[in-house]
Amino acid sequence: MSATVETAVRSQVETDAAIRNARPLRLITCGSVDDGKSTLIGRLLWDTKAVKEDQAAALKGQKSIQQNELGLPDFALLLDGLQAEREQGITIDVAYRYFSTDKRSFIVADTPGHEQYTRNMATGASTADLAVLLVDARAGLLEQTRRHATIASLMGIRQFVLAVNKIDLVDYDRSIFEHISTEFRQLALSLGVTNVTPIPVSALLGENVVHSGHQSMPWYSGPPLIEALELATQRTAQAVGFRLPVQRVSRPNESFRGYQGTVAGGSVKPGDSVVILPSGTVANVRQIVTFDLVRNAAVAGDAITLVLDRPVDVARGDMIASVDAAPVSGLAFDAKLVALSEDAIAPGKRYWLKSSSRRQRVRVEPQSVLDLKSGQWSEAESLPLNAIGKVHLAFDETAIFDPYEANRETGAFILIDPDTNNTVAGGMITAKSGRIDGIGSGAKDRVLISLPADIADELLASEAFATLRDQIEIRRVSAQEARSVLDPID
Ligand SMILES: Nc1nc2c(ncn2[C@@H]2O[C@H](COP(=O)(O)OP(=O)(O)OP(=O)(O)O)[C@@H](O)[C@H]2O)c(=O)[nH]1
Repeated sequence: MSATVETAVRSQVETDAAIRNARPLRLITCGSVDDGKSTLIGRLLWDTKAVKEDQAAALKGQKSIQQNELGLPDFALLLDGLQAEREQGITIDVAYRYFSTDKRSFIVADTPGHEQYTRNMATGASTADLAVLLVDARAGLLEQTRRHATIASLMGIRQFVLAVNKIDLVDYDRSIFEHISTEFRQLALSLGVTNVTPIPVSALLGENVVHSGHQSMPWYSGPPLIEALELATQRTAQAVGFRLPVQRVSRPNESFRGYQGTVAGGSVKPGDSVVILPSGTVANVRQIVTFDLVRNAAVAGDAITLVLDRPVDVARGDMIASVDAAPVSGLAFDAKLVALSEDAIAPGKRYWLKSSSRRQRVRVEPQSVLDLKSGQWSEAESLPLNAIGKVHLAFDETAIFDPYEANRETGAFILIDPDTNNTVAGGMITAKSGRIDGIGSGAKDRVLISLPADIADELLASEAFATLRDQIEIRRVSAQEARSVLDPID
């Protein structure tokens, strides 16, 4: 072997090994009832040999299990057979299944297709790298396809595979496949997704799932589903600064004080300067401790205790962040959300908003709702179950976020109804609101203005202000926070 060929082979082997060792690709499958989702997942597990031999033998041996024309078990029933595993756990809304090829491993979130399960779909989509959207070739795109594609895109998924299933039932008609693909590409484009791979599939017959469907569809030159998945990219590491939502302040003795939490973005090392929000106090990192050792650095996903170089006031729910790439704090934000409650999200109603380790009061004002048929936003005052809407969030106390596009942990939230304790919406922050800060002021109809403490005191002492006291409430903030209030992120 020549040196060049040898180098090329070695680099290929290394690349393959790197892919195998990389974190699994996470995907979500969505489709309407009966599009064939269970059959497709069953087929993927079967043909990649993810089904354990004993389960396979049991299924093959069961007379009662319907077999398809290939003499294999009904793949949808195969999934039902695996259902027992799911039921052993506590309530799992989303079942995760694992399979792999020699190139890559995968985790598929299996979520129910009914409209009332939109919430599960949103949960599965929030961690997925890619969405496989199923349509029945006979029916084409349905409203549910639009809903799922929209939620997947809102959850930050930027790669879609369109599986045009049951292609055998339309005589492998190329023009039907192409018509649906074109329509779907337009839908995806309107959602900002350009990476779309349409594949004609027969999940039942196993064509273009793991094995090629070339014999029935010589006109299709693209990859089968599994190859498209092997080639897919993962969501890249987020390019924002260090984020540590503080879950606990640890004080085992007088001489030690550490702040515990799971890093929600970026990285940190001893010596880094950090800011504590909402107070705006700045400090340096002295030490990073994990459960067993002192570390030189920590990255997103690590559970750590952070020790700072000076005594500072930090409480549960605060955020410790990079000084030079801090998140945004403020009293008003814009967001998109998916309404998950039978009770509509009503204007002015107060909810608990939970994000990272913070839980705070918020007033929600719906602005517009997405019409899933036309893809247009129209004005709306409330958001009924399953609606996707744009809202304005007004807080009583400073809230701290990143835009969801920049950080999926510190940019996502859920809303909890204080009366019922139900989760009523899942949402993502799009921007800090350009509106006047303080719509969320506890006192209705008063405007709340955040000012650096020295200016606030001066103003409060002035005679001129006395006449405005009923209309304006002044809130003292640090200089840093006052700056960010004046600095919208969009
Ligand atoms: N001919 C043909 N039938 C299919 C194909 N894929 C699925 N089916 C059939 O379509 C029916 C519905 O398939 P399922 O896999 O149960 O559909 P699903 O989308 O998972 O439905 P739910 O589990 O109810 O959400 C079953 O009778 C399958 O055998 C296909 O590619 N070709």
